[in-house]
Amino acid sequence: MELVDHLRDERNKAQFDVEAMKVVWAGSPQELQLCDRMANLVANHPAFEKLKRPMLVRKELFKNSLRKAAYARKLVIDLGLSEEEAKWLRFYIDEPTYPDLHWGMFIPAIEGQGSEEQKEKWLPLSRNMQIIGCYAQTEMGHGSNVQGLETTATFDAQQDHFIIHSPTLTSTKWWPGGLGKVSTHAVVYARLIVNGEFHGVHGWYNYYSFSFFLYLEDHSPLPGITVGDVGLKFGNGAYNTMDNGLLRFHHVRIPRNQMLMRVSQVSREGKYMQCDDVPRQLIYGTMVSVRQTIVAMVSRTLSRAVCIATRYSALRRQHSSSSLVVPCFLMIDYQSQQSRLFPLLASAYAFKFVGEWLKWLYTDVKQRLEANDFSTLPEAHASTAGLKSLTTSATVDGIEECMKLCGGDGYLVSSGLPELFAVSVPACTYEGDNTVLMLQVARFVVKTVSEVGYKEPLGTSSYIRRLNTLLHNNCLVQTGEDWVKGDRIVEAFEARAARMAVTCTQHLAKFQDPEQGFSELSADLVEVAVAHCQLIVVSKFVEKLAQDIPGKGVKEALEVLCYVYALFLVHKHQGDFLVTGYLTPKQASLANRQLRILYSRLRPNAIALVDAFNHTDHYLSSVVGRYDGNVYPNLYQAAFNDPFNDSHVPDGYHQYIHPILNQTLAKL
Ligand SMILES: CCCCCCCCCCCCCCCCCC(=O)SCCNC(=O)CCNC(=O)[C@H](O)C(C)(C)COP(=O)(O)OP(=O)(O)OC[C@H]1O[C@@H](n2cnc3c(N)ncnc32)[C@H](O)[C@@H]1OP(=O)(O)O
Ligand SMILES: Cc1cc2nc3c(=O)[nH]c(=O)nc-3n(C[C@H](O)[C@H](O)[C@H](O)COP(=O)(O)OP(=O)(O)OC[C@H]3O[C@@H](n4cnc5c(N)ncnc54)[C@H](O)[C@@H]3O)c2cc1C
Repeated sequence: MELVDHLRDERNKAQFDVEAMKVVWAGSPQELQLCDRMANLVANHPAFEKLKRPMLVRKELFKNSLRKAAYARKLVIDLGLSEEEAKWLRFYIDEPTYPDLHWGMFIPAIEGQGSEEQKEKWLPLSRNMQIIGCYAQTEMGHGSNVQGLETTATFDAQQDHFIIHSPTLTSTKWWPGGLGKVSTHAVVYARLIVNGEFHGVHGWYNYYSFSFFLYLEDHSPLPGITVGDVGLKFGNGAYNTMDNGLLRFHHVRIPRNQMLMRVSQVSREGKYMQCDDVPRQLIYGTMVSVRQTIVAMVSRTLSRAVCIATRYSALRRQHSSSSLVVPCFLMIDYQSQQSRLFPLLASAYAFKFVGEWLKWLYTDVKQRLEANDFSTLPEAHASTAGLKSLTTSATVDGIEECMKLCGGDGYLVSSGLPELFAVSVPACTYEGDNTVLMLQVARFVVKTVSEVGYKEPLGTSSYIRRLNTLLHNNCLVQTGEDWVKGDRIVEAFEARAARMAVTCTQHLAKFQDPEQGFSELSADLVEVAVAHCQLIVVSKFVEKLAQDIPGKGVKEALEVLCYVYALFLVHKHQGDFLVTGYLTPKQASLANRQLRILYSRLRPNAIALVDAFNHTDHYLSSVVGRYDGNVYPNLYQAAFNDPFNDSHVPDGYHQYIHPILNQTLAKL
């Protein structure tokens, strides 16, 4: 049977080479080929079917996710996949499970905080999955406040042991993924006590269960350990494939050499030693690594929602304003639909490019850390924290908007959007609450401003070197066209960020107690941080455009996206630009007018731009976002695929409907 492409006319409108854009989106021809291979491997393997997921109850759902993870592991071994290929395989399976934490946090924690000897011993076991680990930092009473963790690790010099203990209910480890049912091991964060003295929070390598001996029938925890799952989470399928766990210790003894010893050590004699030149912040290093990974991945999540909403918008017709009867307008042709959808499409590309840059920054920092050069750690911390916060918040809001952009059908699970929202929304909380992370960025920015004159601002804060110019020179835009120039846009974002940072720094200086000032001004400080992070995203997009980008029309299409992203932000935050005095109301309105022109330039490319994400229908798992656009028959069929439609007589019908119809309610 011939396949009909219902979006063919839209595809024919494209003004650029879609195949070349696919390479830009993927990062390189090799990355494109790799992702394509892994996506199709998953899409064509029946083990990775996922449409029934939202219908499963938790226990079935969890078993199903274990089965998928086991198949994935088998494929990795059978096909001899590299770690990079295995990572993409897991990504396209599209189901949060214990390997995410094992590969994403447990192994990086040992790599970053273990001594050479510890790494030699534990990394091969972990990489071969002879042990499975998780990252147990958060406690019931302490998530953002890591310094407040209560679990203790007390050194017993006589037996050369540490005694791990949960002294209170609130010290229960709470939330770690993979902990509840699967992990055999955990990196546990605890307060170190040596000779009665506290030494802050340290990472511990502590096995607490025998479960890695798979032939044992008894999957019981070690004596002194209570472990379980925290319970059902938001969204039926979604994150419930993960066993987020709870864990309590009752004076559990572990050998001294299971403390991760790169940052500090305890000797056999009970002497505590901070390792020379290694800053304490390194114990937070795993979080820097995962925040970077989240930013690298988040654009794909947003691109998925945008792809669904764009395709459906380019198919569905509604009435025009002149005729309420004849449905003639495609939804995508409404200006109001474009003004909600196109900034999200532009954001997906913007986040992709900033993610690439952050990956580069992190790789550089990692190499420096290995060589004991810690000079760029603050910049890496601020950038990973801020961009994780900015991009995940925008993505989660974006998915919700995409749901609404599809009207009622967006709300159907078969649209793929509700589950995507439910699985993504915890990203605003895990790996650092987004507001708390923005406050970290604000600290970094304010500190940089305060140090002007005796310390040179570097990297993402180097604009602060030109503070004088940015504070005193106002915007030069006179026409709408003036707004579509990369350097002009970057300067506008620099001026806004610098002016907001200086104002806040001046207000802070009025407080005698800086911490009290920081607390009272925290809402403003978050806005300072947002301005700084938006500047990073915009400037990395503009830098990308300065590169050689092959392919007919590709660069031009990206330019439109870049300006849409930037001018949408100027419009959304025009209060900041006006209050700081950088823009006049006239310039702000020129930006908005130019934005509308850019939407009309983007319009013919919209479908091609989402095709360039190269998402398979399996990955999208959306009836309304199908590649062929054949929505309505499939939407109809999907309704009948729901087991609820197996019978016309649902359970309870005879019991509760008949009495009403027959007016025999009194018998109930
Ligand atoms: C939308 C869809 C997205 C989908 C994407 C999918 C991607 C898949 C990815 C893989 C799967 C991952 C699954 C998720 C797993 C979640 C795991 C967790 O949540 S694990 C649990 C995650 N938990 C959290 O994230 C907890 C959040 N809380 C925290 O991180 C900290 O407690 C704090 C930073 C807020 C405060 O720290 P505290 O020490 O009390 O206070 P101070 O403020 O006084 O800072 C002191 C100094 O330290 C400095 N510094 C700070 N941090 C760092 C750093 N990382 N480094 C370096 N430096 C750092 C700081 O700058 C300052 O320097 P200076 O000024 O003195 O020079
Ligand atoms: C799905 C999921 C997976 C997770 N996986 C793991 C894991 O694998 N390992 C692990 O260790 N943890 C994990 N966590 C825990 C996660 O890291 C914490 O939930 C997160 O750090 C936030 O801490 P909290 O929940 O205690 O929130 P809280 O810190 O209690 O925050 C609650 C509210 O208070 C505000 N707030 C808190 N502190 C401040 C402040 N200083 N200034 C201003 N406002 C503040 C926040 O903005 C937020 O609005 C996971 C959580 C989730 C939801």
